[in-house]
Amino acid sequence: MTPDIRPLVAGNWKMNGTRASLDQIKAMAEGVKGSLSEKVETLICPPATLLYVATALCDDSPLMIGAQDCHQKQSGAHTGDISAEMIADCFGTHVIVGHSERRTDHAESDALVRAKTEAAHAAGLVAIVCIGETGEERKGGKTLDILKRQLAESLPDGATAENTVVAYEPVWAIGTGLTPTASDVEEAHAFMRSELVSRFAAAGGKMRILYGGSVKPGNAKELMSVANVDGALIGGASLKAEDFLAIYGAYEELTA
Ligand SMILES: O=C[C@H](O)COP(=O)(O)O
Repeated sequence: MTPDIRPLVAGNWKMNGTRASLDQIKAMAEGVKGSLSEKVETLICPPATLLYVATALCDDSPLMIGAQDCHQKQSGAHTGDISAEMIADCFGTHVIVGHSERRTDHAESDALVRAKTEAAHAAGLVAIVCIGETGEERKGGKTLDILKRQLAESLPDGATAENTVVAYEPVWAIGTGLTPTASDVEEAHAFMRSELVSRFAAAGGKMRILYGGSVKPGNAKELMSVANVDGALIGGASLKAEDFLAIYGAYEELTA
């Protein structure tokens, strides 16, 4: 955690979830009401098909709803894509950009991620910009070089602590049950913090840096207590309200 930064516990449902899954969102929306909600923000990013209904379900809850991707343009002939403006129109507040699955499946470059981040900002959304090294890059000792490049090239100059969240997701830790050691996470997050401060000055000191990659109820407290880890981006464990709320609940003691 970083003193004075309100952590964000975010779930990314990826290509999972149908109308039947809305019960989970309802349970999460109820579960995050209470005293902890003043200290910790919560967000679920369901597939785009559920966005509008999900925001309606969270009307009287602090649980926020976001999307998993947006196009870099505001509108036009881009079959199958959705724009940041459309997400805002559905009352979404955040959008994930540059997830490693999009970088791999759709060959998204840092320059494209940066353009999507700018589109998110223009629509008034908070962009959650994902970065992280592959297993090969880690073995080759290139982790910090990759993070430096992705941060420099994926974040636009207009990034602020209010409109941008960075999510560090080591690609090899996603969906594998593997996680870096707490000291590896600490080193990566300290490095990202210093890069953000050197580019964005005070705003870089306040920007949230989430950790993502096999976060579960059992390891959340240890990972979230590492310096400069300002929350989590959770995949598999965010699909069930019970697990998501258990990870959120890990903050009970950490923020006491
Ligand atoms: O966006 C979320 C991440 O890719 C982490 O996924 P995971 O928690 O299933 O490893």
